[in-house]
Amino acid sequence: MSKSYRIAILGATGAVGKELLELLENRNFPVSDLKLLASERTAGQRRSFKGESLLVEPVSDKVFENTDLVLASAGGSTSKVLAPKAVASGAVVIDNSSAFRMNPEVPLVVPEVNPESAATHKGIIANPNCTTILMAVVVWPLHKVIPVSRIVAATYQSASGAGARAMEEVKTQTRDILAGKEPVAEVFPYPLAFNLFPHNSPLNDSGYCEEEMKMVNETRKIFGEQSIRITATCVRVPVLRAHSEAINLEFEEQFSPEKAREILRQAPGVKLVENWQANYFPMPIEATGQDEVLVGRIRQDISHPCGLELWLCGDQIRKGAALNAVQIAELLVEKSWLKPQELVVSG
Ligand SMILES: NC(=O)C1=CN([C@@H]2O[C@H](COP(=O)(O)OP(=O)(O)OC[C@H]3O[C@@H](n4cnc5c(N)ncnc54)[C@H](OP(=O)(O)O)[C@@H]3O)[C@@H](O)[C@H]2O)C=CC1
Ligand SMILES: N[C@@H](CC(=O)OP(=O)(O)O)C(=O)O
Repeated sequence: MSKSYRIAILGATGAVGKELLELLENRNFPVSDLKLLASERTAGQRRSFKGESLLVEPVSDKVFENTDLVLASAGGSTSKVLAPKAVASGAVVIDNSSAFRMNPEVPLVVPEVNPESAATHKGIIANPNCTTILMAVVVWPLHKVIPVSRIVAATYQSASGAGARAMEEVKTQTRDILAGKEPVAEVFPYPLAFNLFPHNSPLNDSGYCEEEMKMVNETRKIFGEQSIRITATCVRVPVLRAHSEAINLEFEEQFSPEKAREILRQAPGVKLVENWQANYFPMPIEATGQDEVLVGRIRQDISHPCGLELWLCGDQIRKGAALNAVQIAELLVEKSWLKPQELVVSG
């Protein structure tokens, strides 16, 4: 009989947690026991898994005992405290938060790009930032053919990137504005409905926000290429779910759009969506719920002989978070890399 695993989802009631639960069920991940964990706020609620109603539990002292794998999705500060405890209890943690991503002892994994790095884990594997995952899946297959030397990205990020409450907030604001009422902003700093603003993460002294710097630093770590020059402008838009990105790529040699198309048509995790006659390209509404990152509008950059431009949309709760984490878990199972750990990584 094939092995099955004792799993805990930390943050099971959140936007990513909900998706994790669905994916474990739909992809038939070998689960022998499933623990759903959240804060005191939602502990006591129930969620269904394979026809069974499971109780959402609060986190307690010995909660990770007898657990093989923790899928952590409860924010960075929670992961910093709980992930090392889970590893100390013998579990492997796949962490969706940014807490450990840049820790040199923690692999940062996109299965389509650097699956082998998962083998080096010491208990914690980090799932990259959603905007970064979507870009990496599309740029990597091109980079393998002709190295990319510079990336300029502009993003159009949906409300869902800020969690379940943010999605509710933009819906309520939309209803309120249409009813002639003042919109109220609590999750975001400003009303997002019928509006947009630069990404709401903290700014550094150079004028870049954290989300932008994640695209820079995490992409370099995933690609294993510190020399790629990357800059990004991240913007929050009033889309409910799925992020879009305009990517300008400069390669070491000329890269024709036809050649890029041929490569991307066969690339894992990518779907080419282009109809130039109809002006039809990827849209967040069509990327929602899809496993693949949609890419299209691939064209030569008229301002640079080695430049290529493309447009992508991806469901960031899915491939940008939960699906990527479940794919890492599947990789660990397939390669027998889900093993008892010797070393605990601290935050
Ligand atoms: N949304 C996205 O697209 C992406 C999110 N991520 C990361 O995933 C994580 C979760 O994001 P998301 O699902 O959007 O957030 P949500 O706000 O929707 O959900 C957060 C979850 O964490 C739980 N939680 C919060 N604090 C604690 C705690 N102290 N102990 C136990 N559980 C706790 C919440 O429980 P309760 O409901 O009881 O408060 C809830 O289940 C974040 O780190 C985020 O950065 C990464 C990539 C993309
Ligand atoms: N990238 C998310 C925010 C987020 O969850 O990022 P991270 O997982 O890197 O903290 C957004 O759209 O805002």
